[in-house]
Amino acid sequence: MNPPALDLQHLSKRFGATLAVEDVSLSVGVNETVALLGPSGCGKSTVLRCVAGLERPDAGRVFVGGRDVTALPPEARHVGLVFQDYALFPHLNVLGNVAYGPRIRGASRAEAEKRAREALALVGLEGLAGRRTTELSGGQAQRVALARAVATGSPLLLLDEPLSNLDEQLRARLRSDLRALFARVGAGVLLVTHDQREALAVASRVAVMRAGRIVQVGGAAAVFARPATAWVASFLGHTNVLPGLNGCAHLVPEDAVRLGEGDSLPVTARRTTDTGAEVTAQHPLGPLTLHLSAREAAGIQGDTLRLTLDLARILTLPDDRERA
Ligand SMILES: Nc1ncnc2c1ncn2[C@@H]1O[C@H](COP(=O)(O)OP(=O)(O)OP(=O)(O)O)[C@@H](O)[C@H]1O
Repeated sequence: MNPPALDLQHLSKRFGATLAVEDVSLSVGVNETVALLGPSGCGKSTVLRCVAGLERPDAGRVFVGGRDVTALPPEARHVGLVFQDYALFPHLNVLGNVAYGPRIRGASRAEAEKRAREALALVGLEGLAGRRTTELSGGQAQRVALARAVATGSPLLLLDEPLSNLDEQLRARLRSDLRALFARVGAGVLLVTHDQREALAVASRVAVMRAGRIVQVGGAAAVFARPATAWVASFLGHTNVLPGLNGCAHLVPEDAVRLGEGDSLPVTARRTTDTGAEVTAQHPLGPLTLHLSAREAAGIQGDTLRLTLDLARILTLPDDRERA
């Protein structure tokens, strides 16, 4: 069996008093995309920088394609990097930027340019090979940066918030492009993001990080549907995570709510949104915030809302939200 594209074992990294990464173990299979997902400052970038060799871990080992690279400098690790600011070389055209990686790894000019053209075709930019990088749109520059990483032929690609500088429409489009692209390149991909939608759209597995530690790993859809704790549920964007008894919380997923039947509950807040209304109703379990379509919102009479909960769909989770 092939070794995984990446195998991280018990990685830790401290900056002075800050324990940025604490005992992180994670693997990325060949041809697999894994998202490292967590709030700002939780240590995601530090993990990526340790994998790339830009940061030296205090403890732990990094294997790329089965090779122990922990003590190697970045250029000897053979990983493809795409960072937030794409850092394209302004003095080279698009082809030159993409051919740069193979060139410094010893490929002849002709060979490097051939690989660069293949990588540009993969991201759908073969027509822009002669463009100056200063003449690209944000989305095009992002794809050139990806092509540059792909052209290195690395078994592992590392992406740090690759879509963060783009507007929402473009991000939405590139998310689905990225998933298709990663399926074609045949490399393992580790993607760092704080955006839940990006992780769910692009990755097959996600690792959720909090304060330096991985708190849950699993299939993207499974982690969203069955968060391990109340903090993970809230972080993933679940609206109704209600405090319960004995250190537990109740996660009420949207599909557990049935409108128009059951008891009439008092509506305590109501706000118009671009898609309809956000309404809070006082349920015996706690305040439930619901996103209603314009039609559903119009059906509310007076200050009450009839709803019933499908109790079988409610999850009871340990409530770890107050912990620092
Ligand atoms: N070079 C450094 N020197 C000192 N502290 C650092 C350094 N790099 C990171 N840190 C600290 O380590 C912690 C983790 O930072 P890191 O950049 O890995 O987080 P992140 O999850 O990637 O955040 P973001 O999403 O905001 O980029 C933070 O508390 C940060 O302030």
